[in-house]
Amino acid sequence: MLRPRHRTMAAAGQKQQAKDNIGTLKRLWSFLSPQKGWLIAVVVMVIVSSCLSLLGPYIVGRAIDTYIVTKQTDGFFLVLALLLFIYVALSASTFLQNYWMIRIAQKTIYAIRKQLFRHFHELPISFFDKRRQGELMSRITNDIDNMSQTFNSTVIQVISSTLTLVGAICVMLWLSPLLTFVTLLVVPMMYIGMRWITNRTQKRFREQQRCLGEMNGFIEEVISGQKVVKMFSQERRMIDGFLQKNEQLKQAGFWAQTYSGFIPKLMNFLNNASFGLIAGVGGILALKGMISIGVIVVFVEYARQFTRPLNDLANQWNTLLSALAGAERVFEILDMEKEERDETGAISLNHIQGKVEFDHVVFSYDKKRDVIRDVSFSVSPGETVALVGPTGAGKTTILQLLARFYDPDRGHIFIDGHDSRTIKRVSLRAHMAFVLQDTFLFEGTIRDNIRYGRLDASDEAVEQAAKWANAHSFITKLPNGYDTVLKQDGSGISQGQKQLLAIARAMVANPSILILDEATSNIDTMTEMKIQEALERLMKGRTCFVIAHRLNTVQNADRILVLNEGKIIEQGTHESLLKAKGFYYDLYSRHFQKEEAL
Ligand SMILES: Nc1ncnc2c1ncn2[C@@H]1O[C@H](COP(=O)(O)OP(=O)(O)OP(=O)(O)O)[C@@H](O)[C@H]1O
Repeated sequence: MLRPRHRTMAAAGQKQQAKDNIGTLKRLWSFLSPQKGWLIAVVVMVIVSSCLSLLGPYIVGRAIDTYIVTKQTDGFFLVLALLLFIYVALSASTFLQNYWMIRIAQKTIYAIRKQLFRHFHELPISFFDKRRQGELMSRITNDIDNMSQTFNSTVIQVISSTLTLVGAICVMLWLSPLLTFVTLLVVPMMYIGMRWITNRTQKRFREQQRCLGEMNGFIEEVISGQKVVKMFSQERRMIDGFLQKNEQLKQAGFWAQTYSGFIPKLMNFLNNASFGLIAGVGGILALKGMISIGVIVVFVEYARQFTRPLNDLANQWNTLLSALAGAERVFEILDMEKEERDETGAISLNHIQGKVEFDHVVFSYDKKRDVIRDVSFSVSPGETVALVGPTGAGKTTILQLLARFYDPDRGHIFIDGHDSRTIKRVSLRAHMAFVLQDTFLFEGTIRDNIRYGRLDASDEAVEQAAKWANAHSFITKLPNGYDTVLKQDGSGISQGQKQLLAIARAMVANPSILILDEATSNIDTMTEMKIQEALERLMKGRTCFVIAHRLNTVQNADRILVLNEGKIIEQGTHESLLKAKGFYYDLYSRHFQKEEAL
């Protein structure tokens, strides 16, 4: 009873797959269609070359009957010249079709890559929370590469093979229907064999792409976290993890290649079988005077021309399937919903005072468990608010909501009295600057990294900001000063220096609202003092939200919001909260007093 049901499900799966493939092809066409003109030129060239490749053997056959069998030489050299012309023209048309197709392919891939990269920037932060960087990288590199190669060669081969196939059958039928029938005897075997193989290969190719993506993700993670791996002596575990992924990829690759490797073998066997049949049956027919020797030669040539396109089609089919799997993965990302658009009529604010209000805000990342629960508070322009609370209390989440990386599920956030949903995100973020624990520096000069805060800042403004941020003196000591090129993520400079650059970057941005996540890493006292001083300068006159780790910051804050399990449980100044002897008092006794004692 199980079998038929199983088969029905498999058939349904295949139908769905075919539908998906057609959908993917339609999507691909939307990228290819701007090059319609060139595509038509390619198709014309393919038709020309297919006709020429059919004409060649036909003329050879006729020449054998007319000149070789009858031992006539009149006009023989003319035919040879004609053959030479045909084969030269064939080469020229093949060259042109390839050249044009590569042009089309590169332009198309360029457009897809561009759209994918742009789309990455329009995706919500939650999208990146759930995915590995390397896996995403794999889509923009491997999958697109795969598509590119397919466009370069496969498309032409598929069209030309199909045309040659149809053309060869037509001419063969015209010359001898009986011998055509004999030649075509192998086709059903080809069809059954191919179907059996492709049914298996497609699944394996998709699996191979998936494993490759996963392995890239893992490698990316291990390379970027190399220091942590070494610090915790996790090399063995990482290698084991890698071996497991490598093994999966090997398995997937092995089966994908093995099944697709069957195709040429099968074709070879059927080629030889067809050759034997034509020679045998053709010979008998020739002996009976039903066909000429030339016709047998034409059939042998065509059978080769005919099984070769079938062979090509089969091979290219595999490449096409693998590229379709890649395209599917690329389109999957393109179909991901973008960050919600700004509301219609959303406003841009040229200047803001920096008043911030949270009004009964509720938020959850997974829409199941609320991590911010009914949070309300109001902050006046220029006020400094310290957020304290145990780990996982929701401090970072509050700041992410403020920057609209996420929107509240319920409740509202007001900036200068405007609901933040009614303000364009770009405009809102333009009035904010972030100095986070992990300062991300891009590959480029120090000057460019500081200027990241405001791209139109002059060199003088950049240097002034660096001076205020206490970064100028260390920058000028570097071999190339402000033009020193930082390696990716600033691996050439110290943690403290990175933080000073982050402060300079925020200074250049000159925001009304400042978001600070104080670094907890141990930095020498001298640099620490420099950072403190720079931060004080930076914070002056701005509304500041600080996830505070230093006692000093907490004490100096105008107000402290004490968070626990997503709720504000206490708020006030350091002194008032100590007096209340509540949660903050306990937290202070456990955490900050140790710092005071030092
Ligand atoms: N991207 C995310 N997806 C799902 N849950 C998340 C995500 N980020 C944080 N959380 C969860 O939300 C809760 C609040 O996290 P949040 O990072 O805001 O805490 P925090 O107070 O800043 O903690 P810490 O002091 O450790 O940085 C935690 O339970 C955390 O597990």
